[in-house]
Amino acid sequence: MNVAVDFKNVDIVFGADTNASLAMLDKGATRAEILEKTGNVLGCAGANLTINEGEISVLMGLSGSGKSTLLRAVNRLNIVSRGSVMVKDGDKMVDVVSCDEATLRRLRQHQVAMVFQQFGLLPWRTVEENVGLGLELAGMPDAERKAKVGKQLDLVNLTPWAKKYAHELSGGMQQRVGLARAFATEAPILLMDEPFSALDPLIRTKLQDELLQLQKTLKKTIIFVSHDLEEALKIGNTITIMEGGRIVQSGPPEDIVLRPANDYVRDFIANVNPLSVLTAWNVMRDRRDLEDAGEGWLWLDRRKTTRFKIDAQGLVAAAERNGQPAVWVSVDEIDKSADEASHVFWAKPGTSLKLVMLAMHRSQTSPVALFDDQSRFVGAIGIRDVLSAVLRR
Ligand SMILES: Nc1ncnc2c1ncn2[C@@H]1O[C@H](COP(=O)(O)OP(=O)(O)OP(=O)(O)O)[C@@H](O)[C@H]1O
Repeated sequence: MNVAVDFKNVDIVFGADTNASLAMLDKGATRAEILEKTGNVLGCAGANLTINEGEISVLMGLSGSGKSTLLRAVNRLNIVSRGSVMVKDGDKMVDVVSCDEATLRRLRQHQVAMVFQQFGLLPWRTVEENVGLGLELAGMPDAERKAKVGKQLDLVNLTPWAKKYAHELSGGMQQRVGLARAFATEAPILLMDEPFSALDPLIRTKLQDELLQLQKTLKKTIIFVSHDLEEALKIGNTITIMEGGRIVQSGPPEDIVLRPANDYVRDFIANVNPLSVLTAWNVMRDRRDLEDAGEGWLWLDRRKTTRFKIDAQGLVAAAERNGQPAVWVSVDEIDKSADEASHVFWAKPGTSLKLVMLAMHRSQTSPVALFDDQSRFVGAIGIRDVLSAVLRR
């Protein structure tokens, strides 16, 4: 995987004479102490974060935790006091903190585009002129630009509005223009600072879906600031949680939900429904951890109701439930199958936990077996595994 942005030991202090503040920081002073002593605000401290190409990386945290501060360091809208921010520029990495002005200008024009919370549309320009702004600034010829803008407007269903001015559009539409503008630029890296937070929940959900849809084809690297965990879980491949200017946890959404690093993160996830995040893979027991039932058989559950005989290729040769031969049925067939005590449901590891639970419900709490793409048995989920995940114990 290629790295698109790499924050290395980034400290950002706002104010004059940052050296004194940095010296205090090194001695372990808190943000409040630095503010009191020097009048400077510690924006972020000791930030290390690697963002891979093509991923949506969400920065999360309470107000003032430093999310925007870190984001704005990527195109040097914020000056980094110490550390480096490496940004992919063609086939090399450039340190935005120390690069010269010409390089910075080129990066801003061609590598890194920004979408603000306040749409940032120019009122004297039409929708299509707004979408084409970045391309115009980058010097793209007229015909090429018009074609590109047309395509982007189509993608966000705004073609009929192309000739309208910003004030003639609703807030949600304006933000869609903002999205189209950012996606229209050639820039492979997008910075999005709470782009949807001013919108009402329904439109917000729609735009999140639209973003995910656009991302499927365009595969940009997106750094997205949000203070809404539901939003972060929905769109993020990685979530980074910040507290008081520091990164406290970074990882895939299910990691954050299953293994919160501290009470601050735990508070964030307290109201998240784990069923909307977790997959079978997150809660299963690996086949190597299942109890041996002798002669090539493995128990799928601790209660020993269900067992599989696995052949040398890892395929299931026979299945038994409550001492009787059983048939294994895909969870995709769940609606077609009657409640049958002799059924054992199977699923792929990426199946949602919700569907796994439905299968358990249908089969009178029998375990669910997991198979990989080559039909090999990879593990099983018993009722206790589900309860542990849902109760986070
Ligand atoms: N240009 C600036 N000058 C001085 N202080 C700043 C500046 N920008 C941010 N700060 C301070 O840095 C700290 C972190 O702010 P930041 O905007 O990064 O937080 P945030 O997590 O994005 O919060 P929010 O969700 O409210 O936008 C805050 O205490 C803020 O007041």
